[in-house]
Amino acid sequence: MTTTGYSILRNPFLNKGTAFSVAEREQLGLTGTLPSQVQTIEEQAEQAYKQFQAKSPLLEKRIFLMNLFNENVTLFYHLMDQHVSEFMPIVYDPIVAESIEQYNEIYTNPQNAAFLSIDHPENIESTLKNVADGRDIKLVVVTDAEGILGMGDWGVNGVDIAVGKLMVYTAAAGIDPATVLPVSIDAGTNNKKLLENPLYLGNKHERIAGEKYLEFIDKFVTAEQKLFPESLLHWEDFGRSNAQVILDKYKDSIATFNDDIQGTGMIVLAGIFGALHISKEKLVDQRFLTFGAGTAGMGIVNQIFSELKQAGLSDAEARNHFYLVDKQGLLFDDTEDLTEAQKPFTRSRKEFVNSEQLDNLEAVVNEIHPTVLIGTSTQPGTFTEAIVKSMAQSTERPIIFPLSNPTKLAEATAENLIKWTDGKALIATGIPADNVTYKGVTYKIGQGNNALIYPGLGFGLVASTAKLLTQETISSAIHALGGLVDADEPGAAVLPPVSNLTEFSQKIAEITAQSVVKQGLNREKIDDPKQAVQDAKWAAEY
Ligand SMILES: NC(=O)c1ccc[n+]([C@@H]2O[C@H](COP(=O)([O-])OP(=O)(O)OC[C@H]3O[C@@H](n4cnc5c(N)ncnc54)[C@H](O)[C@@H]3O)[C@@H](O)[C@H]2O)c1
Ligand SMILES: O=C(O)C[C@H](O)C(=O)O
Ligand SMILES: [Mn+2]
Repeated sequence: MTTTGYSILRNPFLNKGTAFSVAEREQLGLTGTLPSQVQTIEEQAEQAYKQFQAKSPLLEKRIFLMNLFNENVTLFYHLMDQHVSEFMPIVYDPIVAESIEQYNEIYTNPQNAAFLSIDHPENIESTLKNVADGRDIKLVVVTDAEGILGMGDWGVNGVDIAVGKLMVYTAAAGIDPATVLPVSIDAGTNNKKLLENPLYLGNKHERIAGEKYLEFIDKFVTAEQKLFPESLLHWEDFGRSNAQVILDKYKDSIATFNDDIQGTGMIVLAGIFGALHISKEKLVDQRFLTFGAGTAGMGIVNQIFSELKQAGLSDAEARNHFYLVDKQGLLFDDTEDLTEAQKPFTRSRKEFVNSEQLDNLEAVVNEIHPTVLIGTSTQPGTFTEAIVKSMAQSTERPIIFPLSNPTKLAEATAENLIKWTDGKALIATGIPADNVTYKGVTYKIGQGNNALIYPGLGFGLVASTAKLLTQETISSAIHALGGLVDADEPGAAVLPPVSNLTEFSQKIAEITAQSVVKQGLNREKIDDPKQAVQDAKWAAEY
């Protein structure tokens, strides 16, 4: 890394722009390369925020922020720190979805990401080295973009989700942005619109699957671990057929997790705990209906299942609490095309006199009277008034989480859920939702998005130099977050607000690090895990 003259101004990790002092300018060969006034970071942030405010629509605001990030990482995070609730939906979900859809049209910069092509496995290692550029990488977010949010296959465009997830890591938990690496695995795409787009920047062929794909993944993991042996590997938005397979292959040998499976399972269980805190009910008394039993849906089911077993239930007793509804309707043991993850949680037709009729959500809700309804189906508007009212008739405080992202795919809006249940529903939504005022009460809506938990979890693992992520650690992080709601306030949210993101991410990181050290899973010697988290924390100051 050259660190003088224009090369320092062009290095976003080192650049301070007009904040370089006169002495620094002399020392670094920058004299005369900048206007003469030396600014503080506060002055720079104020100026940048005014420019940000002048932009519209939100996608333009996002482009402005990305440009700022590409020029001066410290200033970007300093500003984000001041406006975290306002920036989250722009840097991350839902506006990240728009930038992914328009990636080729608005492309200006590779965003420090590594682009790995399935056609060139021989370049994996050199690519990772080129992009790391001598930096000590501690965290990698990788996507192959086969299942971007609920929008399907977006090929190389999906790299923006890896970039966005990493921005949330730093803003929420304080991981040093110079130690992170977004990775796009370009395995081709089955998105016809992209293949026909002359501007498409990725590999212009169909997605490669099967052996060749899994071999490529394996080569990537090997190279990643060789080059960055102390790093955490975070998988994001892989397709339903690969996500669990990949996780199962690596989870017992390296520090890794899948955000859609585990992060989502964690945030949903924390949200359920928050809801039960309010309703004063118990987890073991709930009946769970998961609508959309894919990557996220089954991650959620498995997380709750594990918690029920911890509460003393046998496997069979715990399984009996779940009902999965997917495209085929209620999933039975004789349903066709079941995934491996679904199989242990199917029902028997013998339980019902009308099993043939249970091929749609409404019929299933009317039959089984769920107390918890989770939406990870990608099907907008499917939690209809009739379904929600039916649920509210048989349950005093129905827990209803429409989690599909982005905004246009949500199963219901918070406002409708409050209205249809006369304020009784305990709600979390995938994207941020405004407060709902109904009959004089202002209901705050928790954001049931894995972004509320993965930054603390991941940072805690990095700070404690964890070798592995265990169920024990996952469970302690969930309880840390689930206990943070103020249950007695009327209209209380089931999860803490995003405005407190940095505060509770810190707490989750500490609990995670403590759990790692307690299990002896730290690589380096750590006497005080809380202090280790504190020491690893990066601050957006020059
Ligand atoms: N809020 C969060 O933190 C969070 C986290 C992860 C995923 N999600 C959202 O959940 C959704 C699913 O993501 P995923 O990764 O599990 O995708 P996925 O493709 O693995 O799963 C989607 C499932 O929905 C099923 N489905 C499709 N159409 C259906 C229909 N008409 N009726 C019932 N089921 C149907 C599919 O068969 C599949 O099993 C996405 O919209 C995603 O954005 C939200
Ligand atoms: O990216 C998000 O907003 C959450 C989640 O990981 C998703 O895939 O929807
Ligand atoms: Mn995701």
